[in-house]
Amino acid sequence: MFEPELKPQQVKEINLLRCCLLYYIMYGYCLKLSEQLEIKSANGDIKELAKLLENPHVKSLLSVHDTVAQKRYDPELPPLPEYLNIEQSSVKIIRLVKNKEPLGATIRRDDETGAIIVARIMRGGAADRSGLIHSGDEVKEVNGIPVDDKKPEDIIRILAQSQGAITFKVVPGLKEDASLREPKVFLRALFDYDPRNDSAIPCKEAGLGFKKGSILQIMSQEDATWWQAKLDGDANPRAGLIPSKQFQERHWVGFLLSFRSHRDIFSAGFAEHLWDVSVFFFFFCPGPSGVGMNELKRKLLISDPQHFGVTIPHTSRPKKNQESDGVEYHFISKHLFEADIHNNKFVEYGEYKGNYYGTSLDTLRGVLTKKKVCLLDVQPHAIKLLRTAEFKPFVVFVKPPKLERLRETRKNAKIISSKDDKGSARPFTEEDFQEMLNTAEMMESQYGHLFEKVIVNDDLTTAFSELQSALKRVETGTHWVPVSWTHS
Ligand SMILES: Nc1ncnc2c1ncn2[C@@H]1O[C@H](COP(=O)(O)OP(=O)(O)OP(=O)(O)O)[C@@H](O)[C@H]1O
Repeated sequence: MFEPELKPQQVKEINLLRCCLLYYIMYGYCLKLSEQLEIKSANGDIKELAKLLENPHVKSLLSVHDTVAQKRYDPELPPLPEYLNIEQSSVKIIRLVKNKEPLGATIRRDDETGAIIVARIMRGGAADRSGLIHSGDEVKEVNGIPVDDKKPEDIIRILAQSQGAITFKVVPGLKEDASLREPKVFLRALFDYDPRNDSAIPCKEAGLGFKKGSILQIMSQEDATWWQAKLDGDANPRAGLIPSKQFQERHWVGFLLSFRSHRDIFSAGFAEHLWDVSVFFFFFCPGPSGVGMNELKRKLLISDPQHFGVTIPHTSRPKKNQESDGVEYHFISKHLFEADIHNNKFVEYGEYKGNYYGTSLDTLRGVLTKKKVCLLDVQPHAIKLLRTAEFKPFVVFVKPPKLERLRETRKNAKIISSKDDKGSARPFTEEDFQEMLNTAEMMESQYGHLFEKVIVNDDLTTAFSELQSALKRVETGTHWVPVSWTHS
């Protein structure tokens, strides 16, 4: 498509028009301008400009401008109704114009006085933004209707039916909004929450649903039972109710013991924080094992030996001829091994055929000092010990796929029956698969909240590339970390 080209005469006219509008803006009055132009009519251009200003289109444009500029566009509120007794000095008359958005406030009936009280104002909601209604205010009338004898549900119905401006007559409460001074708190959710399924929540509509792993910004902890929170990054400014940490502990742990590990929120981060390169990994390691943790670790090491490192374990078993100290193992005496256990020098250790095997914290530090990402597999109970600012672990849980997929993918795979009996590999049995699945399920339910990433090792190549891209994201992006890590 071509754009139509302007003729030289049209260009001239446009330029003149521009010039004239500029002139008009500067002096404001078209008539004055015309008058002045008439006086100096000797110049041909000025004559042309004066003619253009006489043009009915330009005149009407200017007239429209004047009309628009004189109008007021503020919303017009109707006058206050006469029934309001504004003489009562302690009473506040609040007028809000209602749109489709909910008011963002909840009410309750005071058990002792029977008064209708504003229970809470949802942060960022319409009522909060108006700055006129506060929690603790006593509602006396809504649109001239006294609410003393009404149930909260009836008042909500009146509100829902109201259109346009709503008038509230309230007695301001004395309570100071202490939460405004609260620091910013972010939490990571460790369970899914749907307020619609929670019978304890005082107002389901005001609840905020979230998923396990969601980052929640806590907007108010004023109420010990129901906090107000926003989902991080959510454009909606209105906060929603979530069960407070104390409430979860008190109510759910009491009678829902089996959900304990899920029903817990822990503080995740004050601010987004770059992970240190000294991250290391936890891989899934069930009893008879075989989920593929070694395989994935080996692939990572080969992919970039300068970047990744592994720890060399300690053992108290005698060195074999072909072995060298510090290569396969650090060989130490049983006595020294026991002393090191006593001094908490091991991340974890175990005994096999009368000999100790273990990974020491110092060997882990050794890899990190070389500025390498340390790949480590530990049993889940060791995560707590390592989840510190010093190590900043990125915990990956390698999970087996469904039984059918295990049978298919591990058809030709061999399981090594013990750590030290190299070569005694045998095909997987149904029991191995079952044990792998059972252990995985148990670990996930018990330690799931400590896993940063879960990788299902179905197809090996897919699992490996998933792991690689997760690592890349960790090392290059920003992530939520526990507050305590940011102080180091
Ligand atoms: N996705 C997969 N598909 C097919 N075979 C696999 C897959 N992942 C691992 N394997 C194979 O399964 C066997 C066991 O894997 P690996 O030794 O990595 O398990 P592991 O979890 O490290 O066990 P262990 O803790 O006993 O060392 C190996 O023969 C490996 O090649």
